[in-house]
Amino acid sequence: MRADLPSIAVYGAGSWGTALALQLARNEHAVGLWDIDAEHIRHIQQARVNHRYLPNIAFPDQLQAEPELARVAQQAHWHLVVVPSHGFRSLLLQLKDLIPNTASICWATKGLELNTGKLLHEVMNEVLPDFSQYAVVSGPTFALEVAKGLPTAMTVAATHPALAQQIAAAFHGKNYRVYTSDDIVGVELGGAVKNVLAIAAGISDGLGFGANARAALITRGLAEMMRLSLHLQAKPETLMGLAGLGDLVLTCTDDQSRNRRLGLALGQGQDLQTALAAIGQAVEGAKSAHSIGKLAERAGVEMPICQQVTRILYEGLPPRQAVQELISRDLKAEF
Ligand SMILES: NC(=O)C1=CN([C@@H]2O[C@H](COP(=O)(O)OP(=O)(O)OC[C@H]3O[C@@H](n4cnc5c(N)ncnc54)[C@H](OP(=O)(O)O)[C@@H]3O)[C@@H](O)[C@H]2O)C=CC1
Ligand SMILES: O=C(CO)COP(=O)(O)O
Repeated sequence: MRADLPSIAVYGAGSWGTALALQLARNEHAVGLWDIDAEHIRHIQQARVNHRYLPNIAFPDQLQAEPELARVAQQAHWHLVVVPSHGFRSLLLQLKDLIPNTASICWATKGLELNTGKLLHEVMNEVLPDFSQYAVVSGPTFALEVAKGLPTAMTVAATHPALAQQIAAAFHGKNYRVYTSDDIVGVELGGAVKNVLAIAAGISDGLGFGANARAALITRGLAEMMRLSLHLQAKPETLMGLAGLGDLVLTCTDDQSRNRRLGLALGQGQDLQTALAAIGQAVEGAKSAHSIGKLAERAGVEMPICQQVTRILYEGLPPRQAVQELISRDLKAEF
């Protein structure tokens, strides 16, 4: 552990929170890892491994699991939130009384707030209006690969360039490269929309529709992601980067993606609840499809693939019919 490096609190000992905590600790930061489930943290403390989410990956000494939120929060120089989107607001509300408004908060959560459809920086501004230093990290980053130390790149977008650089430096290593950005909206939307599109790609593959259909879904999905994001003032290059296209390709094509696996199960005829239970981890796209649809509706932006995913998930539209409806839409120019 290097005393000259900032200590970091990581909230959420699921697969992604644990993988990011490992990366930071391997870079010799002192890292405190908290989870809503105190029993889970006690198991981690004893085993020095997160058996539930990342079995067989040993914790370095610098990574300490801690069940007391206040202890983790008050010992940290900056804060990394990695809880699922449905727990985001409530965690910030708890942090409000524990850390000063000069603290920096970064999140790695991908999704929108469930009931309001708000982007997470909007939730941040609402809950902690006096905190001006915040950031979001996102990109093509499967937790297990990061935990194994395999080469990975991601983007950090922050309110202040110095904060983006500080966070990038904390993660940076022989195996890990982080690009900085000031486009918080673009990075957030890329991560939220790709989850829904990964469900779509999974459905198509589950139906046995093949490589042509998958490539078409990825490309037209990117067009949907772009349309919504540009309408909300994101930068087009962000969506062509790691947090957009990069993550879209990753999760639409590899079965490590839980969103893709949900789609595969639905395409193969499983019902939603059975498929979610079998995956047993966060499947953000299943929650945010509806919010993204609402956001698109308010913005007057067409997102037909996301719309069909929403109808399959919540309205019982048969997946095969959903794809047929997509293909038989009125002919139009590509751009
Ligand atoms: N896994 C990955 O490869 C990546 C994930 N992400 C994003 O990271 C976020 C977290 O996902 P991930 O770690 O994968 O999910 P997991 O399902 O692996 O873990 C989720 C963790 O959050 C805890 N949790 C559940 N509900 C709440 C709540 N209401 N408040 C606080 N904590 C809660 C869970 O506790 P319990 O076990 O008790 O349910 C669990 O420890 C998601 O937004 C995801 O999209 C981003 C990039 C990569
Ligand atoms: O966001 C991820 C990789 O970048 C993880 O994707 P899933 O949540 O679909 O597993």
